[in-house]
Amino acid sequence: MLYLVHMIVEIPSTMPAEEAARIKAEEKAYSQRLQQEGQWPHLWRVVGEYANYSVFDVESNDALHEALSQLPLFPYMKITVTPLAKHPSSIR
Ligand SMILES: O=C(O)C[C@H]1C=CC(=O)O1
Repeated sequence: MLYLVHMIVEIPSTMPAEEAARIKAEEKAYSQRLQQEGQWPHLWRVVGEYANYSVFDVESNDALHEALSQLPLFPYMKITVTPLAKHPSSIR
């Protein structure tokens, strides 16, 4: 199943820079693992924002929740999920 996911990152300004850098490095490694596994086929930055639009390809709502809730930045994100269905006019 495909899902469009909008993530907005809001790291508290009170978080020490070293902790923020550590969490971002963990996030990068985790996201690249899911990309390599094919669960996260698209990751796009929103221009001018600390936010992204992503497409996840996972087997169920539960699998998506599992993947998202393990993001190291999850406690500092606002996430919106849109399930995607095949468009009848799509040629792919
Ligand atoms: O930077 C972001 O948009 C948040 C998050 C998503 C992947 C990653 O490495 O960080």
